[in-house]
Amino acid sequence: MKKLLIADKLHPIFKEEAQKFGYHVDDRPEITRAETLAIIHEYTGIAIRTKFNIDQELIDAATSIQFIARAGAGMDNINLLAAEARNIVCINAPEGNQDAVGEHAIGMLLSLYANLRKADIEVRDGIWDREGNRGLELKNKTVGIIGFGHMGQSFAHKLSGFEVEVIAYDKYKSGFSNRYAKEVSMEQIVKHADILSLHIPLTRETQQMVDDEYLFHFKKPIILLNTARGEIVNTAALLRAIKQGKVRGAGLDVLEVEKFPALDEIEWFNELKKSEKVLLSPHVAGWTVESYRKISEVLAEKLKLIR
Ligand SMILES: NC(=O)C1=CN([C@@H]2O[C@H](COP(=O)(O)OP(=O)(O)OC[C@H]3O[C@@H](n4cnc5c(N)ncnc54)[C@H](O)[C@@H]3O)[C@@H](O)[C@H]2O)C=CC1
Ligand SMILES: O=C(O)C(=O)COP(=O)(O)O
Repeated sequence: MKKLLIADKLHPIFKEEAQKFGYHVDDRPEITRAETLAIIHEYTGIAIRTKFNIDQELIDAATSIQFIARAGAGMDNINLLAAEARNIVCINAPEGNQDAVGEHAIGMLLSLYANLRKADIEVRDGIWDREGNRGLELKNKTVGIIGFGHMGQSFAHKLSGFEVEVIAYDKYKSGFSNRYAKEVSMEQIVKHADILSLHIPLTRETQQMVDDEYLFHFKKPIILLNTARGEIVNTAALLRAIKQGKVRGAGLDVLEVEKFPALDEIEWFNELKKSEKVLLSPHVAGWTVESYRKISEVLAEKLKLIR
């Protein structure tokens, strides 16, 4: 019997579709890693989001597994090399949350340009400071996108009504200029960007990529948007760049550490909280009412193909 373990919160449509393909499905969104480790040998496949890592130990224990289904985009919590060595098929569903991420990045950018967080707090506190909350317009600004995959392209597309110049750099892709973005070198991004938006995966190469040195070279004070992965940005370096005026503001949907109470103990987090120039959200850029269902639909379509 083909058995599928759903080890995270997925829309019920995924279970329904998998059953139609002949799977016996155990939907256990609350299951822990330790519990999964103990029973994973019974399963043909596992579906997960980012609750825990599918690491070498889990893959070794998964003696009957044929596929890993990632209900979302980022595969950094899966040991892809270990999976490949066992011929385990890995599928993901970035088409399900790319609209959500593109819109979230737009929302963060507009909020930062219009000082909305600060202005809202002030008005509630009885402060009517029009001059101190004078905003910036997106029109005629240059938006630099790093990584032109599903998320980068979605953001570029969503920007198309704002009369901005969109330039994009992708280290592993070329020939991708289109009506929404112009392909450029990293040097061009550094020279021209007013806004820098990260849409790359977390890899050994991109971990801590945005550090003091990276931020130093930008010619204009930038807005940094990170809806990719927290570990790509060195937050202490970002805070220093904000203090030096190299970074005008930052919209961070993801953080280097994403769990309370661990976050409260970290010095950079306490500084981040105090900064008026930073806008935070709890890793929800790709998590909307719509994407919740779309991700599962896309994943089920891909599951059908690997039957
Ligand atoms: N905050 C959230 O809720 C969400 C976050 N994400 C994050 O966004 C990331 C990107 O997702 P997708 O666009 O679907 O991935 P993708 O694989 O479609 O595109 C990523 C692009 O980045 C490029 N790239 C890789 N390393 C690079 C480097 N060092 N410099 C420049 N370009 C590089 C690749 O060539 C690729 O074209 C995911 O890995 C995930 O971590 C994705 C969805 C939701
Ligand atoms: O799709 C992604 O890469 C995401 O970051 C979404 O995260 P999640 O699956 O909701 O924990």
